[in-house]
Amino acid sequence: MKTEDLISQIKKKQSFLIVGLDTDLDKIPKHLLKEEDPIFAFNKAIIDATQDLCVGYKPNTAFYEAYGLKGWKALEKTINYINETYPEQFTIADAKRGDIGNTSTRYAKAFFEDLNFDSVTVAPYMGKDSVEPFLAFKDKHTIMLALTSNQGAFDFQTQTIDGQELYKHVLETSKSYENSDQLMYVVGATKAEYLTDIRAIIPEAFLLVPGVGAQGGSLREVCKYGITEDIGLLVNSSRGIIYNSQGEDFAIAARNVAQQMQSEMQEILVQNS
Ligand SMILES: O=c1ccn([C@@H]2O[C@H](COP(=O)(O)O)[C@@H](O)[C@H]2O)c(=O)[nH]1
Repeated sequence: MKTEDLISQIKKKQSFLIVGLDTDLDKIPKHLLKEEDPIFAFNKAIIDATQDLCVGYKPNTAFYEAYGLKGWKALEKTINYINETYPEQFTIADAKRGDIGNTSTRYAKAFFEDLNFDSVTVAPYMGKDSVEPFLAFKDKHTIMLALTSNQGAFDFQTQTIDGQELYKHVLETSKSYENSDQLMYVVGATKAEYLTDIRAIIPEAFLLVPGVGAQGGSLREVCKYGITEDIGLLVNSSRGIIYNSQGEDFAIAARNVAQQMQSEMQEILVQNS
């Protein structure tokens, strides 16, 4: 998907919500366990119930890999369902990959060609030659971890090297990568106060922002410091949306929370227009 198509979706739906599909068999409603593929049955119901309120879906691959072959099959069915039924949705494989170049190319092929995701999350730690193989894929997006939402982000990411925090080195350096216009960055909603500094380095790049909902980050604070003329934000919520009921009404319950988030986003977009 081209960035301009993503921006027009955001404007049309008045939403920059990404629904996280972190599907856990211990957390989904029990009545679904009798389905042939409970993971896909759950995802399909959540997608159908929320697709008009969000601009994308982010399955975290850990939740699928944990179930081996049947988990990977459910991931494949989920991405195929989204691409066939709601092709306007931006899809993110939250896989946090990155390796020597030769291996990164295989990861990129797996997510961009075989599964046909629009984007994949990538760890920056191995540097330029581990990230550029992802950027070689046209109209696909590589989402680099910059400043993550967890407490451990302070272990390395905010440490100062040559007078600058490591996450700032990541942002600055990545701008020189080939096809860097296809880069987006992960910044945790729990680190909203850092967004002014982040926007000084990457004023226009899209940010994937996890950490609202279950992790306690504030949508308003993220927007206050991070929003751009083209919005520039994709705010993800996973558990906060998908696990609101253990009953037959689980998809309606997910829709209700997604609707609240979309309404709040619409208010923010109107205020910023
Ligand atoms: O810094 C990061 C990077 C990725 N994540 C992932 O996003 C979702 C958040 O789930 P919630 O249930 O909304 O907390 C999950 O897949 C994480 O692995 C993140 O939280 N922070």
